[in-house]
Amino acid sequence: MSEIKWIKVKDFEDITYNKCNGVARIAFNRPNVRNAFRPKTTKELYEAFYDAQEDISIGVVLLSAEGPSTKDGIYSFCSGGDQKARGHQGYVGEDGYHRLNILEVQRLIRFMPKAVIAVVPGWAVGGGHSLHVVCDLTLASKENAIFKQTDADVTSFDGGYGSAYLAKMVGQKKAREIFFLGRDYSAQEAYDMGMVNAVIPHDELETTAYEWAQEILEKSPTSIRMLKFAMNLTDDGMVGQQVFAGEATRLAYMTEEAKEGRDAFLEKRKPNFPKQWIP
Ligand SMILES: CC(C)(COP(=O)(O)OP(=O)(O)OC[C@H]1O[C@@H](n2cnc3c(N)ncnc32)[C@H](O)[C@@H]1OP(=O)(O)O)[C@@H](O)C(=O)NCCC(=O)NCCSC(=O)c1cc(O)c2ccccc2c1O
Repeated sequence: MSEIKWIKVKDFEDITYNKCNGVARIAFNRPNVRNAFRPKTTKELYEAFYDAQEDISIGVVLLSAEGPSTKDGIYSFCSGGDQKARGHQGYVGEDGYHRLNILEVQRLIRFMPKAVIAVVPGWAVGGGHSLHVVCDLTLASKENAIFKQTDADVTSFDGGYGSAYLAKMVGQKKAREIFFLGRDYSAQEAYDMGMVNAVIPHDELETTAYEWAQEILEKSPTSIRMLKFAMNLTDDGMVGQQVFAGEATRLAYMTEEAKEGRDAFLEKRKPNFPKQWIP
């Protein structure tokens, strides 16, 4: 395996953002509040994910977290929305507007044509739990990962991927247990339920995530994007169909037929499509 030499992309306040050999690593960096996200965090996450999506040298994105907390040494992935940034009408940004935009981050993860791996070193709670659910794969620290849904403790409810898609993953009864009771689940329990791909010794978590990314990078980029969108399609309704069809259109544009259609229009003549009605 190639050596990991992360190169910093940009200085952010609430996250870190690095790249190395086709892999982007975006990590929460508020470990003393269990990596809770505030509007600034979601804005930075969106910018980093968008950059990773647009960078053609990047094939896999790791969503991870810095840590542990300097206060008590505890690791976390993300504890969801920062309750201190929550005003009477919702989460308040530095500009005074109520916004959180975490759902836009979720959609970017879901619709980007690259694999996104959640790397969970500790607590994955509330909106942080939902983020791991929406990622394509999840790797969890054997010793420190704890999965927990606290939405119903703080009058929040992720009614999209965080709950309904989770139910597709672990089954309706388990998903309702996770949300209605808000219990703690270990990495092994999460694995047994089907919402974690592998339980990894804590010290090996980051290198294992990088190795998984390198394995994916050996595959056909077109296959990965089409497979991701095919698997998304049935749960994403018309938008899923739109995203998948957009990729089919991209492939169709590469054919001789498409070239003839374009040229005929530009040359103001009837198109003479190759008469091959392939079975
Ligand atoms: C995560 C915990 C279970 C960890 O418990 P532990 O006992 O280990 O740690 P402490 O509780 O002592 O926390 C240490 C330190 O961190 C601060 N902190 C932790 N989480 C948050 C947080 N979410 N916001 C703000 N601050 C946090 C805590 O106050 C301590 O600070 P000190 O100054 O005292 O040292 C436990 O911390 C916990 O339960 N945390 C809260 C989890 C939570 O309720 N999250 C919000 C759920 S709602 C949500 O995330 C959400 C947001 C959205 O924007 C949505 C949008 C659309 C749909 C759904 C959304 C959604 O669900």
